[in-house]
Amino acid sequence: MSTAVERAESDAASRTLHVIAMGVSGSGKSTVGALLAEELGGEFVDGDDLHPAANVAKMAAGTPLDDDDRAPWLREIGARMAAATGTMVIGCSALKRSYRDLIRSAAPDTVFVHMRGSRELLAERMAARPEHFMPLSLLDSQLGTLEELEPDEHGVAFDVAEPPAQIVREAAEWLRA
Ligand SMILES: Nc1ncnc2c1ncn2[C@@H]1O[C@H](COP(=O)(O)OP(=O)(O)OP(=O)(O)O)[C@@H](O)[C@H]1O
Ligand SMILES: O=C(O)[C@H](O)[C@@H](O)[C@H](O)[C@H](O)CO
Repeated sequence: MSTAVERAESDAASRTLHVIAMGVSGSGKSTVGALLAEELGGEFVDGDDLHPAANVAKMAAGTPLDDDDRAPWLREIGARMAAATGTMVIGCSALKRSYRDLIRSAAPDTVFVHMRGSRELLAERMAARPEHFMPLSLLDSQLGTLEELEPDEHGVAFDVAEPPAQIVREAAEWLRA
């Protein structure tokens, strides 16, 4: 027979979580998001795979997306999150407060795990993957558009200078607390 403490720990471990791995290009949304989903026993969806082809083409051509470009994509991400029956981690830049509000309007219990890093480190990581559709020239627009999590938002931020395994461990601990 398990103790009350063991039961509480097991409940927390098995709780269904709805998480957005957020951040600018190259911040580790895919890397950390996938590992976090695995750690939490959930599913990972890469938001880049949900962008309309026109959005990817626009970014690949070196033009930043605007609010109108992102709106249908954010609605799709909110719908995916709302439809998730188990733990779900979605990698999504979610750069502005209004974008996060849009996702929360569909899935109110969504928690945001923000990967933050210096311009230098992010540029270095983007430059090391030349096959990626996102050009390094869009990093400044990504950073210029980014609005940090506000105190009333449910979320937590990590420094991308830390190794992925450490971010995942700390994020999972925070999410389960
Ligand atoms: N914490 C980390 N420490 C070291 N390297 C990392 C870390 N996070 C990510 N990386 C590396 O940085 C690069 C960018 O990571 P990743 O593709 O996960 O970012 P992303 O935010 O999903 O990018 P994008 O949205 O532009 O596709 C990858 O080569 C990845 O291996
Ligand atoms: O909102 C945006 O501008 C986009 O989602 C970008 O952040 C990219 O898709 C991604 O980071 C790929 O590099």
